[in-house]
Amino acid sequence: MIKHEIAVIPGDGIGNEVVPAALNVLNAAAEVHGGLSFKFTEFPWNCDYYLKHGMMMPEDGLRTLQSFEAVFLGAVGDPAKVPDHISLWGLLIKIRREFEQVINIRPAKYIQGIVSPLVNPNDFDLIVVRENSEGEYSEVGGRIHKGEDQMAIQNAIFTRKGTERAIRYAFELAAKRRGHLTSATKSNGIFHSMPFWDDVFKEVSQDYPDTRTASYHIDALAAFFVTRPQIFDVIVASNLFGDILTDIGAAIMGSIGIAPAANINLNGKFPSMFEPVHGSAPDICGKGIANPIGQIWTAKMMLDHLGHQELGQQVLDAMEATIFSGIKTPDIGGKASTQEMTDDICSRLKKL
Ligand SMILES: NC(=O)c1ccc[n+]([C@@H]2O[C@H](COP(=O)([O-])OP(=O)(O)OC[C@H]3O[C@@H](n4cnc5c(N)ncnc54)[C@H](O)[C@@H]3O)[C@@H](O)[C@H]2O)c1
Ligand SMILES: O=C(O)C[C@@H](O)C(=O)O
Ligand SMILES: [K+]
Ligand SMILES: [Mn+2]
Repeated sequence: MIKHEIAVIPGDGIGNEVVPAALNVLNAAAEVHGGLSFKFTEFPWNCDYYLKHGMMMPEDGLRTLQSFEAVFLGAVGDPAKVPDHISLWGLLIKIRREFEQVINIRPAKYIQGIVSPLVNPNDFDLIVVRENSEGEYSEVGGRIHKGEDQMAIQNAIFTRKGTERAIRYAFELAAKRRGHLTSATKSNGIFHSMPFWDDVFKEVSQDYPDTRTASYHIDALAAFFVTRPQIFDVIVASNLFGDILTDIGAAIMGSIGIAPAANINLNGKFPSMFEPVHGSAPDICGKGIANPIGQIWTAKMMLDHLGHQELGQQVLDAMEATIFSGIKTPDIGGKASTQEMTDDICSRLKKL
């Protein structure tokens, strides 16, 4: 019997609705497998925790998480209670950073049965590799003075190591897929870091002569995501560019509620973390209508990571069959609840 010990952080808002849904699917998958079980240990770290304790997780929170094989997280943020930069940096980004989860893998593809806002969604299938530990997301800088004199400096950090690591990872991934890699740049407007990014991209590309490459400025690239997503296979992007691109990727699939993500630790020193692209969705929280697909597809990525690719594929198949049958939450044009959609996926999975 293989047993996986997973730390679970539902977090805020709909995290508390879609995480239990995905855990049900993982348990159903374990049942289907027969020789697999999960031990889920839940941690109540979120904005309510912050209001009680003055921090998003306990002092020794990271040490506690470190003993698990993976972290499964819902969403972090409740701006009515805690400013977003405090909650995000106190939990989500803290874990990404401290656990050296330097790569964020975010797939987007056309799914039959979901109406895309594109006139011709025609089978696009892409993966954004988002640099996940530096770039525009840095706490380097500060604020000074008051009133008319006030100012803020926010530094973007691009290290050789971090940039090359993300680009190399993307080349490796492209080689396993359709052999095409696009670089998201902005070397026309961003004077130092983006020409540097381009240099590293060119240099690393020498090691992958069989991979076709393209490089677009992020503004044009964002537009191409909407007008012709079919041209993309793998896209490598800095932290902020990758963040924005993946919301567009979610949007062209038909809903932010279905996009999955994996924060990957490459050196094996810390667990990886699995959490969907979407946030805590305060506007629909508590109504039981949150789309569980983003979290369930994220669970599929965790299964892949734990070495159960075949089972992961079965989860994806069940999920797609449920969508195709019309059992869908309102954000993708249906009338089903989170629970109804989840139950249908579980029962299909068990019948596969
Ligand atoms: N990785 C994360 O944990 C993460 C990601 C994005 C935003 N946030 C946080 O979440 C909070 C809300 O942010 P936001 O409104 O910008 O983004 P959001 O993703 O929470 O919501 C954007 C819109 O998409 C909808 N939506 C999101 N997930 C859905 C789902 N599963 N099913 C159906 N509809 C869904 C929401 O109802 C909302 O209309 C903020 O505190 C923000 O910082 C966290
Ligand atoms: O990384 C972020 O900015 C938080 C959230 O928007 C995300 O995409 O995970
Ligand atoms: K999330
Ligand atoms: Mn985002």
